Amino acid sequence: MSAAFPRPRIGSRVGESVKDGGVYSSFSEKGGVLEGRSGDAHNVFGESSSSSGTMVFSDGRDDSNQLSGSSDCEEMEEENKANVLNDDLSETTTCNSIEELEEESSEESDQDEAAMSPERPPLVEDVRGCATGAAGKSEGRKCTSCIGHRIHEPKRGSLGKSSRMMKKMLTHDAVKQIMSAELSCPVNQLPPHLIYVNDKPLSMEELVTLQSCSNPPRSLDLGDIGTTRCLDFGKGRRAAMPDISPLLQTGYQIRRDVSNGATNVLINGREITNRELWLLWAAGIRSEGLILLGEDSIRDSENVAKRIERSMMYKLLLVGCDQSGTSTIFKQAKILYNVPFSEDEKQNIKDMIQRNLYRYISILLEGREHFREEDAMDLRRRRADKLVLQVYIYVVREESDHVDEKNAYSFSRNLENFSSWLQQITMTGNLEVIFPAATREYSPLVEELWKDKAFQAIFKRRNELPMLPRVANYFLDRAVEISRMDYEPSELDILYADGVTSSNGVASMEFSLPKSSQDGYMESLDHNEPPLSCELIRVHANSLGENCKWLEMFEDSDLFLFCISLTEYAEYHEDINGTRSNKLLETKRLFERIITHPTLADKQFLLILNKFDLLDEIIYETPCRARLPLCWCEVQEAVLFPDGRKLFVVQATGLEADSVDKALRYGKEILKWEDERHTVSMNQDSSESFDPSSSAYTS
Ligand SMILES: Nc1nc2c(ncn2[C@@H]2O[C@H](COP(=O)(O)OP(=O)(O)OP(=O)(O)O)[C@@H](O)[C@H]2O)c(=O)[nH]1
Ligand SMILES: [Mg+2]
Repeated sequence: MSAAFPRPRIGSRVGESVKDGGVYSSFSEKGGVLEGRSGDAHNVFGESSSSSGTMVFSDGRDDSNQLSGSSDCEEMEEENKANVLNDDLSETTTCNSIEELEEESSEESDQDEAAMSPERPPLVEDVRGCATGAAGKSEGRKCTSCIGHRIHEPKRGSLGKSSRMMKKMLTHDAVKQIMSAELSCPVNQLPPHLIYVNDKPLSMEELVTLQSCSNPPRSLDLGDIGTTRCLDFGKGRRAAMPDISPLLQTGYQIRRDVSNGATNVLINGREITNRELWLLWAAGIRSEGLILLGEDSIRDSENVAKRIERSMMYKLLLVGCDQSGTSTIFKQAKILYNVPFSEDEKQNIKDMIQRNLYRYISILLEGREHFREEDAMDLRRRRADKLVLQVYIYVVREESDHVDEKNAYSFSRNLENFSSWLQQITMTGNLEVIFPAATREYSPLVEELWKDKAFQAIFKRRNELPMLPRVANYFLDRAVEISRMDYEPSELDILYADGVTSSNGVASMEFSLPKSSQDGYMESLDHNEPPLSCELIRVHANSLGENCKWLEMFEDSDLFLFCISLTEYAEYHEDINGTRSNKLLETKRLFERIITHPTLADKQFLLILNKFDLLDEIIYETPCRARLPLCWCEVQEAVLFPDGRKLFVVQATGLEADSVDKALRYGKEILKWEDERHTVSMNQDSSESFDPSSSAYTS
């Protein structure tokens, strides 16, 4: 018979072995793929003398010897073909003539059948009985010509399933008996030559071995096997069936591409899938385990370990506008997850802190000019008032007071020179050039300045200087210590320092996100889950170029963290034409450009609302409070994806470790959720998968 259906196979790991145990420990050394095939031979299995169990063939007759009934079979094949056409009329499908009779028991239908198959032999029994083979053993529903012949394979799934007609006409016990016989009689069993393990048809002995092993395949029913080369693992990934006992001597050598894996990691010659790689990783099988692979396996353990780590690493891209706090979050993550700062980084940060200290001092000195001017104006005003009042005695007293005030911001000649020099250097933008040499030379002067009464008077009014960053207080308080040559920045100093590196806007670090007691729902599901390996890349918005054209370079990122400073709500930016625009709205525009970037169409975004600690203060200070809800609405609008993607939002305070930890863990949940959606072996029903937007992180 010509094969009426494509060759189906079960993908199965008939025995792979990884000595290290873990998830692969039960695989046999031979490895294989178990498959069923509808062959094109017309052979039949006769009655067996000692069959036992549903899948055991005991007579072991050679296929080639079973061709005696070939002419009958040709007839049967013709019938089968006809019946395939009438398939939808059939409920039972093992023997077509019977089933048609059951379906259409009227004379009319018999005539039709006769027309379709005029030479069909008469039935031995009507539907109330069952066909009985030569040895007297029931074969279930069969016509005389089919007794002793194999069933029509595409209909194997109907074996043992009684029809409505049968149920109507026979007693329950009789139906049960016939169906049981139909299922168990040897002639109806799947012949071993139609079952393939690693491309090799099985012999009877091999099939018996397979069926009687400690963990036999759940089903060898061709109808269930499907038409794919191996079981579908979803989303285009395929993997072998994992539950066959090890060490079975069946089939040929396993083929490399049998699971459609693309990991470059082989186990017994089979390239494993990403999912399996993850399982290996999760089970703690790293390089050592993988060296134990078969002959073709990768031997370079270091490379394997690195490759696994790389392939399992999540890439997080952290983007934000000026002063949004991206570098603070980046450094906080480094400190949190014990990623050491290199000596170079430390030196850079030290230089930066010292340079910033001089910049802060310079801002204070500039403020001094302002304060002095204010004083002068005040003096002139008071003088004018005094002239009007013509009260001499007051004039004398006020003037003496003024002399005191005038001196309040006056420096010694030495400090005056230093002050002028520093302001000039800062104005010309040469501050970077003079470091680190400046530390050595000017450290004593900074100390002298700090101890000066006039400078302390300026320092007291520092809050009146909008140019002075908030963080300046932290460093100015320790100006003397910081300006010294032997100063070593503490972790907190590093965190508060402005900027990751001195110049470029890109920084990267690898870290693993460990489990913590604060972890949410997902962790509680899987206690054996390994830490998540991540690469965090911080990019300043300016580094993305015009229209974010460089964003494409980061398209392989798994999660985009977009950082917004909540203080931007009250901050304005002035362009070269003098046009003022709200910083939050500008950030929103950038955000929209990024989320609608074509290369990021299927990416997940986490919006980090940073500087949450300052929100209350800003709302209190900013006069046009009504704008806040408006801005929030605008942000909300921006976060709606037209394609139905979700935007995840988390609030954070970059300067607080717990807060950054929480934000990144929320990112982890999003990654896991996203991963889960792609994972086939797990529950595919998205309604059951955990949505991180409902987790405690967002509350
Ligand atoms: N109060 C407060 N200050 C923060 C927070 N996050 C960052 N800052 C401060 O805000 C300033 C800007 O933070 P950065 O991390 O340098 O911002 P950025 O994204 O690197 O921006 P650029 O420096 O312009 O590249 C720094 O002085 C930080 O110390 C926060 O959550 N709360
Ligand atoms: Mg910065």
